[in-house]
Amino acid sequence: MPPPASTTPAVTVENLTKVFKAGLGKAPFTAVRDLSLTVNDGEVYGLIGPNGCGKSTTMKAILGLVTPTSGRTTVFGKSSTEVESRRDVGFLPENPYFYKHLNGFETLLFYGRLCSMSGAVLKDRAKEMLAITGLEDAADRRVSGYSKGMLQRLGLAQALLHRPRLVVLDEPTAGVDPAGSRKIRDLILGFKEQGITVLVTSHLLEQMQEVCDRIGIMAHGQMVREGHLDELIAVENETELVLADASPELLAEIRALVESKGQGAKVVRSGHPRTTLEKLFLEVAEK
Ligand SMILES: Nc1ncnc2c1ncn2[C@@H]1O[C@H](COP(=O)(O)OP(=O)(O)OP(=O)(O)O)[C@@H](O)[C@H]1O
Repeated sequence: MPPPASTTPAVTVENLTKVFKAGLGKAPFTAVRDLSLTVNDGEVYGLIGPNGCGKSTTMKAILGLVTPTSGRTTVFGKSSTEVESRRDVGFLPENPYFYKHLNGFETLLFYGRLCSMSGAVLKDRAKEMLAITGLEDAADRRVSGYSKGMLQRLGLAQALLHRPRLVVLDEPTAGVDPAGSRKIRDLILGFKEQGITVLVTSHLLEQMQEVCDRIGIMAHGQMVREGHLDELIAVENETELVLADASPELLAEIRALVESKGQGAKVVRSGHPRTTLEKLFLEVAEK
């Protein structure tokens, strides 16, 4: 059971604007324009949008890595300008960099020390995170030999090491194959179970659909749609009825019933629901 959620939002972004200065003679570039959003404690919030729409810049502002041109951001009620606001935050950047000569275990010890962890507590936690992320067997191997999926999972282990209440994940499954992506998806769902708030971006929309409670869609630096996933993707005037083992006779009867008593309702389509290419890939690959 996750711990009870706090009423203080995990993240607030209030009227954030970020203008990057360009080189001499070039016009400044507005990467984020008057953006506002709230991530509630305990939820998984997905930020999606085309390349260059300002997702990473927004995340960096929340983490205090980018100074807003105007507006403000907070983490658990503290301004992102305060170092203290980052104490309970873990971050997986878009392309995490690790020292190639260290092995997985040493990498986590290195990051743990940066978070003021030490001794047996750090060692035990590093081992625990390697186990949770499925890297136990690779703990002694140099990071230079890790696959893309393993590196992303090591990045997640690093982000979670100091038991943060919020994790910010910038494209955690970028370049990872479907099976590896699924592992990462399951890890994110596990974080949510523990009551950890997750702010995540990804271009893999199907996966976002599987993990996110709420979604914000950005375009050209602005929020263009935001809401609970179920509400955003529900087709309001359609109702789905999925039958197993229905005979052709039963289907004909249902059609006839809709035609005679439907009062304007009609069957829009009927046929076999399709699986997704991802599910098919995993089924076949796992076999
Ligand atoms: N330090 C910077 N200086 C100048 N321009 C920048 C800087 N950082 C980002 N930008 C520009 O701001 C815009 C938004 O970039 P950002 O990385 O936030 O987009 P994104 O939505 O995360 O994109 P992607 O999906 O490709 O990761 C882009 O046009 C980018 O080139």
